[in-house]
Amino acid sequence: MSEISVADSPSNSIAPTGETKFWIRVALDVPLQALFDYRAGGSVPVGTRVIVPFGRRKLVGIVVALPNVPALDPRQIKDVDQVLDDTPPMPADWLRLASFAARYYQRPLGEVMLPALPPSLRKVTAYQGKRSAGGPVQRMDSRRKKSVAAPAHPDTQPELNPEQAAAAGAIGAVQGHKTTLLYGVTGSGKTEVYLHAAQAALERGQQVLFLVPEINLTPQLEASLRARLTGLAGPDSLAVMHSGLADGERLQAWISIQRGTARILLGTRLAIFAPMPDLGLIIVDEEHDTSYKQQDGLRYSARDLAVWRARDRNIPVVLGSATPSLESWNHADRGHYQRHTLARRARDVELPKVRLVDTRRLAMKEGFSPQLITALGERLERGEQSLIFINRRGYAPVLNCASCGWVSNCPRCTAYTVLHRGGARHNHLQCHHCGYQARVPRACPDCGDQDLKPMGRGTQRVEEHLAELFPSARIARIDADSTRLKGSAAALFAKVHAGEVDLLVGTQMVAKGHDFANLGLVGVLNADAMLFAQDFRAPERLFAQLMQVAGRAGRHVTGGEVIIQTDYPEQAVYQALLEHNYPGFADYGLAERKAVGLPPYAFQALLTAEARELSAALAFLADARTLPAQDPQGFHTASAVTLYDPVPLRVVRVANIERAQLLVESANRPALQAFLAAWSLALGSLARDLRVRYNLEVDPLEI
Ligand SMILES: Nc1ncnc2c1ncn2[C@@H]1O[C@H](COP(=O)(O)OP(=O)(O)OP(=O)(O)O)[C@@H](O)[C@H]1O
Ligand SMILES: [Zn+2]
Repeated sequence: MSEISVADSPSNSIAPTGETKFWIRVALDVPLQALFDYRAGGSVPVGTRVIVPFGRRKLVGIVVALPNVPALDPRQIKDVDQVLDDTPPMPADWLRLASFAARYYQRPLGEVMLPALPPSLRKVTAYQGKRSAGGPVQRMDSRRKKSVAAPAHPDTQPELNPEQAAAAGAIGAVQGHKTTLLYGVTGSGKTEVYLHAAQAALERGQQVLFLVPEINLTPQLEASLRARLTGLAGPDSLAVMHSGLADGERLQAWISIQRGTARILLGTRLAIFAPMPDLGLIIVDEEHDTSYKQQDGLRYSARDLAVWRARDRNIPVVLGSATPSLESWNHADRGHYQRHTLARRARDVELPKVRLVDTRRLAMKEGFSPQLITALGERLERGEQSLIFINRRGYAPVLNCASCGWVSNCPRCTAYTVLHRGGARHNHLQCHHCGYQARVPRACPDCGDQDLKPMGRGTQRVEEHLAELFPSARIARIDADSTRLKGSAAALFAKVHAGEVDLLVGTQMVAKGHDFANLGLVGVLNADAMLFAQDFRAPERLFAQLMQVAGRAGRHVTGGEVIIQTDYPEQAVYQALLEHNYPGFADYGLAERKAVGLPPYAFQALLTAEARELSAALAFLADARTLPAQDPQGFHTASAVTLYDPVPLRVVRVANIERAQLLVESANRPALQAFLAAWSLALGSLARDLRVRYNLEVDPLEI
C-alpha cells in the first residue's frame, strides 16, 4: 500500500463570491458512489458536519466540497437542516486520509467518513429531539468532572542497551517521513524503544498515535504509557480508543484528541481515523497482527493506513514486531523502510530452548506426550509457571457416534458444532461460525446409541486433564469464553502476574505481548492443524503465532523452554523455530512467493458473493468476470489483471447463506486499482439484478 503515492488534495474549492447562494457537497453514509449537494444559509467550511434531509430521513453528513455550481438544477436542491459546529471542522489531513481509504478500498466516501466518527457525532437524534440539550459534545462538557487522574506513579526506566539506543536514536533522527521496521526478538524491549520515541515526540510538542492489535490484552502497556508519559504531558494527556468503549467514553477520547488536550492516543485499528492536529509520530506494535485488518464494512488495514498517513503528514512511523509481515520485511529488504534489529533479549537472559516432540510413535495421554508431562511436573516443583497453548476453545471440536459415525453438524453451516462444558448453560453444542446452540443429545439422533464421544480437544478439555494430572496445581484458562465479561481478561492476567496461577491454558489471546516474569515453560498442542491449511499465508501465520507464544517463556530468568508436539517435525516452519530464525524463515517464504508470483510480489483483491443458493452466488461471480470484456475502454487495464475462476468458500454455508469468491490479481498495483474502480461501479447493479450480496476486499489476508 505504501507504494501508492497519489495524495488526494482536499477538495476545498473556493466559496462562491458575490452571491447569496452557498452550495455545499456532502458525503453521507449511504451505499451509493455519490456525493450530495445542498444549500446552506451561509458559508460552511469544508470538513463541517451537517444534518441534511435525505429522502424521508435526516442524516448527518460531512461537507467535502463547496461547488460553485451545484450538480443538479438549483430548484431541486434542498436546504441544510442544521450545521453542527460543536466540534471544529474535520481537518484537511483527515479528509485526505478518508478519501484515500475510500478510493483504495473501493467504498463510497460517506461510508468511510461517517463510520469513522464516534456514534454520537453521526446520529441525528443526538442533536435533535427533546433530550439533545445542545448536542453530545455540550452534554459531555457540562457533565464532565475534572478528572482526578491518579498521580503518575513513576515507573522505573531502565537504561537502554546499545541496540535499543541505536534504534531509538535513529527514529528520533528522522526528519520528515520515514518508515522504521523495528525487528526485535521476543523480549528484546521494543516497548522501551517506543516509549523513548514517544517521549521525544511529546517533548517536541507533538501528538503520538500508538496502535496495538487488541487493548484488553495489553493492560501493562497502558500502565507504562500512563506512568511514563503522562508525567511529561499532564494527567489527561493519554486517551484510549477501542471498540469496547461506551459511546460517551469514545466521544470523550475523540474530542480530547481533536482538541489537543490529549497528546497520546493508545488505540486499536479504529484509532487510525482519529483527528490529531499535532500528530508527529505513529507507532504500530505487533505490526504483523491480522487484527489490524477490519473484516467487514470498510475492509481497511490500519497498519497500511498508518504508513500512508505518516507519509501524507511527512512524519515518522514505526512498525514493530518479532515476526514482521512478509510485506514489511520485503519493504525493508528493498530499502523502502529502515530496519533496526534488536537481536537479543533486553534482560540478561537467553531465548528459550525449543524442543520438537515427534508424536508419531508416542503413547499420548489426552493429547499430552510423556515429555511434556514430565517437563510440566519439573516446573511445578520449581515453583515456575507453565503455559499450554492450544488454539481451539471449547471442550471438543465435535461430538461423534462411535457406532454409526454421526457427527454434530451445525444445521445452518457447513461446520461442526463444538462441545462446550459447564458454565451457566451446562453442556451444550455451539457453532463457532453462526452462534447456533443446542443441547447435547442423550443418544445418537441417527441410531440411538448412547455412546457419544467428544473427538479431539479444546482448551476446556485440556484444563480438565491438567487438573487430573496435577491435582494441587492452580490452573487458569484464558480464551474468548473465559473472558467474555468486561474486565475479566485483565483480572485473569493480573492473577497470572501476581503468581496465583501455576498452569495457564489459553488460545492466541495469551500469546500476544505479555511480559510474564515467572513463566518457564510453554507447551504447544495441536499446532499441526494449521500446517496444511489452503491459505498461502498459513505457514507465515503459524510461524508468527508459535514464535510469539514461545517468546512468553523465560523472559526474566534464563532457562525457558518450549515444547512443540508435532507429527511433522521436519517441516520448515518447525525447523526455523528451533533456531528462532525469523530472518531465515522470511527469506525462504519470500523466495517461494516470488517464484509463484504471490504477494508481496503481486497484489490481490477478493470478490465474495453471498446468496441463499450457491448457484446464485457463483452466477453473480461468473457475470462479474465477464464485465471487462463488455467494456474494453472502461477496463483499459484488464489485460494486466488476472481473474481466477469463481469458487465456493471452504466453509461454504454460514447461517444458511452460501458463499463463493473470485480472486483478482495483478503484478501492477495501479493497474489493479484502475480495474477495481471500474469494476466496483458495475458490480452494484449486477448484484441488485441477481439479488446477491457481495463485498470487494482489497489486499485480503485470507483467501
Ligand atoms: N534496557 C533494558 N534493561 C533492562 N530490562 C529491560 C530493558 N528494556 C526492556 N527491559 C525489560 O525486558 C522485558 C521485555 O521487554 P518488552 O516486553 O518490551 O519486550 P518486547 O520486545 O515487546 O517483546 P515481545 O515482542 O515478546 O512482546 C520487560 O520486562 C522489560 O521491562
Ligand atoms: Zn452455524
